Amino acid sequence: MAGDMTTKDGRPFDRAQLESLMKRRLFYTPSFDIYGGVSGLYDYGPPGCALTNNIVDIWRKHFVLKENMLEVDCTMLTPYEVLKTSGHVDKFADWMCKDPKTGEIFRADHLVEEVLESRLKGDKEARGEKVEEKEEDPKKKKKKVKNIAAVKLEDAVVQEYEEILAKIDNYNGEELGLLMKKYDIKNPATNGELLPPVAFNLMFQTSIGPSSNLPGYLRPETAQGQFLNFAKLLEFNQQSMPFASASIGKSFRNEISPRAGLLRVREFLMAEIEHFVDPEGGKKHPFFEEVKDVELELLNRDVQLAGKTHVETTKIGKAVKTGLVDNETLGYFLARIQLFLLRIGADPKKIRFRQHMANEMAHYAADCWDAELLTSYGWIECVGCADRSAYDLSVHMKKTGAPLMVREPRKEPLKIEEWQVDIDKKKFGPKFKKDGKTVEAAIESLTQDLREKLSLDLEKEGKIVVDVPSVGSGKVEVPKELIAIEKRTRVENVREYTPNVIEPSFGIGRLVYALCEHSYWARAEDEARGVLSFPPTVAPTKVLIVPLSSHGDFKPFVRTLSNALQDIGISSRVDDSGASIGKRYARNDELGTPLGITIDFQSVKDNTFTLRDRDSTKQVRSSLDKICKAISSLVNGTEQWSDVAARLPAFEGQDVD
Ligand SMILES: Nc1ncnc2c1ncn2[C@@H]1O[C@H](COP(=O)(O)OP(=O)(O)OP(=O)(O)O)[C@@H](O)[C@H]1O
Repeated sequence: MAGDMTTKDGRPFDRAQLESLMKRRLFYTPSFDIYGGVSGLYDYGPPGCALTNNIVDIWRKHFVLKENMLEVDCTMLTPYEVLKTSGHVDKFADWMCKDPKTGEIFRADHLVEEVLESRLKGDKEARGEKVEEKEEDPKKKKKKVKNIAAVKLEDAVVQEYEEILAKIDNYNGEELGLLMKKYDIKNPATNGELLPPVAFNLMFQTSIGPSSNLPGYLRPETAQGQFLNFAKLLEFNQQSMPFASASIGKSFRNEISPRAGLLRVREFLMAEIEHFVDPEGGKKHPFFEEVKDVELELLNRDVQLAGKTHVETTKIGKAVKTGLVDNETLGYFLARIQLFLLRIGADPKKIRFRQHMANEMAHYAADCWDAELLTSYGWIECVGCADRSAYDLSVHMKKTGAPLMVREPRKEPLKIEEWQVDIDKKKFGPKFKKDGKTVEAAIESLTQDLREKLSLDLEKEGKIVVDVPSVGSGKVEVPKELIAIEKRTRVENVREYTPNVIEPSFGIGRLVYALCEHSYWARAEDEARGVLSFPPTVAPTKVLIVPLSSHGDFKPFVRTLSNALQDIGISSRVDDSGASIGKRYARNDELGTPLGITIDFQSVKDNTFTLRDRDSTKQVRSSLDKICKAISSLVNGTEQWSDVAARLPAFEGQDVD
C-alpha cells in the first residue's frame, strides 16, 4: 500500500525527505529533546502552529458556523466517577503483551500486523516481486530483522495473512493470543516467547487536590464534557432539537507504543462534534438534501470481513437509502467530513471511509465509519464518525439523576389506556412502617401485565401479594383497604426522550501530518527542493516579501507592502537576507508559502510589484492595490491562480528561480 504513494505530480513519495524538512523547518520537534525526549510527545514550531490554527479555523467555519453549533471548552481533568460511568475506566483499553525476559511491551494487534506484513514482504521478495521499504525508523528495522527474511509462503498462507490483515481491528485479546500462537509470533528482535495479551487502560491517572482523595484522569476525548452539559445547552438552545455542540481541545492517551511521528502520540488536539438527534423518525437531518449527491469511497464491513479491501464510489444519498450507512444524520456528516478534507487540501484519491466491524466498534457505538487518509504509513484514521446512540446521556442520567433528556410538547396529545395503581398513603405508612417506601416502589414498578392480573386478585381475594425481596420473607400482602388497581385513560401532552448522538471526531495532528504528505512534492529540476503545496487558506504564511537586494531604496516599499497586507489580515514574512531570490523562494516553498512579492528597481520607478505563484513559479506584475486584491481573493479561496493570471499582465522579465 505504502509503495503506491506518489506525489501530486505522479512521482514516488519520499517520506524521509518530508520528515527531515518538517523537523528542519520546525513544523514539529520531539518534546524535551535536549533531555532525550519522551516517546509520543511533540512540540509544534511556528509553521506547525500556524498550519494547525488555520485547519482549526476552517473547521470552525465549515462546521460550527455553518450549523450554529454550540461551542464549549471543558476541563481536561476529569473525576474518576465520570469516566467510570461512561465506561472508559473499564473498557478504554488496548491489548498488550510482554516479553518476560526483556521486559519489552508490544501492542498485540500492531505486532501481529507488523509481523504478518513483513512475512508477506519476505514472500514477495522470494518470488522476485518489487517491494517498497515502509519504515525508516532504525529502531523498528532492528526489531523486524528476524521477520523480513525472503521466505516464500504457501499460497493458502498468503491468503490467510491477507484476510487477517484486512480485519486486524476486529480481534479481541483472546483472539489475538490465538493468532500469535497459531502463526508463531514472538518478539521480533529476540525471537523470545511473549505472554498472552492483557488489556491496558489508555488513560493517564492522577489525583485532584492535595489530599489525593479525588482520583481523576486526563480526558481521553472531549466528548464527556459536552454530554455533561447537555441539559444546559438544550436550555441555551431554547429547548430546540436537533442541535450540536462542538469542542476543540487536547486529549491524552497513554498509547502502548507511540509510532509514526504525529500519527500516534500521547497528547493530541481533537475537534469533536456531538450532534443530538431524536431517535424516532429515522434520525433525519434537515440539510441532508444539500449533500445527497456527494460521492464517497466506501469500504463496508462485509467486504472487510471477507478479507478484502476494495472500495465502492457511492453517492451518500444512495448509501443511506440502501441502509449501508445507517441514517441520514450519520450520512450527512460523512459527506460534510469529505468536503472539509477537500477544503483543507487532502488529495481526493487518498480519502476513503471505512466502516467499523462489530468487535472494533467502541463499547457505546451503534454504527461507525472512519475517514481514512492514505499516507506512506498506510491508510490512517484521521476522523472517526460514530453513532453513539443514547448511551452516554443515559448512563450519566442514571448515575446522577440529572435530566439529560428532551421534553417536547406533543402535536397531538397521546391517549394511553393503562392499569393505574392508587395507594392510600395515610394507611400505608402505619401498616408497613420503615418498609413503606420499599413496598410502594415495588408496586409502582409492576408491569402492565402484572397490574392486570393483580387487579383480578384484588377483586376475588380482597388482597394482593407482591414480591419485595428485601422485606421479610420476600412476599408482602397488601389488603384492598390500602390499594386500588383500575384501567384508565391517561393523556400525555409532553413527550420525553433521550436523544441519540452522532459524533464526528477529528484528530488535528493526524490531519496536519497527512496533509503534509498529500501536499509534498519536489521540483523536477532539483529533487532536493521540496515544495508543500498547501491551499492558500491553509498555508502557514500566505505571502513572502522579497526585496531584490538590501538596497536602501527598497526598504520603504517593504514597509508599505507589510502594512497593506496586515491591513487586510494576511500573514506575510519578509526575507531580505543576502541569498539569491531563487534560494529565498525555495526556502519558502518548503514552508508552503503560496505567494511571493518581489520588489525590484521597476517598483521604485512606477510602484508596481511582481506576484509569484508557488506551484507554477509563474509571475504577474501590477500595482499594490491590484496585487493586494488578488492576494485577498486567492487566500479566501474565491479565485485560483489561473484567474489572477488571466486578469493581470504576466511578468517574464526576470527568472527568479
Ligand atoms: N494516539 C493518537 N494520536 C493522534 N491522534 C489520535 C490518537 N488517537 C486518536 N486520535 C485521533 O482522534 C480521532 C478520534 O479518536 P478515536 O477514539 O475514534 O480513535 P481510535 O479509534 O482510538 O484511533 P486508533 O484506532 O488509531 O487508535 C481519531 O480519528 C484520530 O484522528
